[in-house]
Amino acid sequence: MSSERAIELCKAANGLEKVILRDARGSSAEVYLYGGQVTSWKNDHGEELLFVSSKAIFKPPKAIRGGIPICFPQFSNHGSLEQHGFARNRFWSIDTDPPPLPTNSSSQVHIDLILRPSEEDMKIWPHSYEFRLRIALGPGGNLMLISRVRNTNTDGKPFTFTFAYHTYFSVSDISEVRVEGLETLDYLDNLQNKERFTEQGDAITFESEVDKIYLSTPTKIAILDHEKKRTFVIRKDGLPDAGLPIYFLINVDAIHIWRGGYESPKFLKNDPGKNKIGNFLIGSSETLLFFFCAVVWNPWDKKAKAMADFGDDEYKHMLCVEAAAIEKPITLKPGEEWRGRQELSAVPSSYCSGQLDPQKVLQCS
Ligand SMILES: O=P(O)(O)OC[C@H]1O[C@@H](O)[C@H](O)[C@@H](O)[C@@H]1O
Repeated sequence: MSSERAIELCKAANGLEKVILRDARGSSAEVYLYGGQVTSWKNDHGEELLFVSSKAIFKPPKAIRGGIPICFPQFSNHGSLEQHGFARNRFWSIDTDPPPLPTNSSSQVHIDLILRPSEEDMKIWPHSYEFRLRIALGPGGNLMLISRVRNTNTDGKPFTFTFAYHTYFSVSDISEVRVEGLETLDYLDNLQNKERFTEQGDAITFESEVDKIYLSTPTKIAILDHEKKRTFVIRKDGLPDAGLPIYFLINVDAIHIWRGGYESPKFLKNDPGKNKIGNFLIGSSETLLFFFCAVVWNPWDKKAKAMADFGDDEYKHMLCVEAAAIEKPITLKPGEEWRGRQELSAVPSSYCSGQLDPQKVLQCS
């Protein structure tokens, strides 16, 4: 846990505990131990950046509708477990002595949580694991979530899971919003039996229900809210520094070696005959994979009305864009660890189309 003054543990609705993080410049975040769920992220003007429904039920076993639910070990109904897995309705603990992270996050205001399976959980998902979640407020009020999932099975068995940071962004008016970074990509449409399509046209805009899993997505995605003159930038990747995989691509006349992953797996798939791709890791028992998927969800009017914990018109003021690992589930052998990081920034500016670097966005304002 970083600086005591910046972190407050308090009781919230129904006796649930929540942690409030505050950084020196005034931005803040709130995290419920129930679900390990971020329910608030405010900028230094005190403006709320995440959506939480006015009808959200802060009472187990219901998951909290809004903020950033953690979907683990199953995304949606992609498996036999309950929808979105069980991590979002379990009680997480504060991890007072987490293994160090290879990032310079000790200077940030952060809290570490941990989830281990209960005996009951083992009956529905018979695997032993440690799920460590760091929630940090970075420079400029960026919100970072770092997940580390470790297989602690003692029976030698691997396990496989899917995952998502199910982030609900607060937007002024969904019809004024567009998403950049996903155009021309393939997606699975949950509204059409997960059939695969290719996105056409420019940036993505909204005029009806949407529930899509975009594949092979870039590490940066932007949500542009014209009315609020705000751009959210979602950055999703593994962790920098140690633990990064080194990829190598061997083709007929060269061996290309680089560190840190690749942004266009499509390119690598293009030429399966000629090119071989592989990776090896620095740090023997750690596995690091990237989030290849991004889910975009808005229930629109009909589904909104059907949800008891969601206001009829609230779909106008939210959009879920979810960094996720779905299409290629993650398999860990005992002792292996998967890490996935999501960093959110909110930039108070009009947005220069096509420039997904938050620094560049700042320069455009
Ligand atoms: O109501 P839930 O379980 O929180 O799920 C909300 C939505 O979450 C999205 O991630 C899914 O793609 C949708 O299919 C689902 O409806």
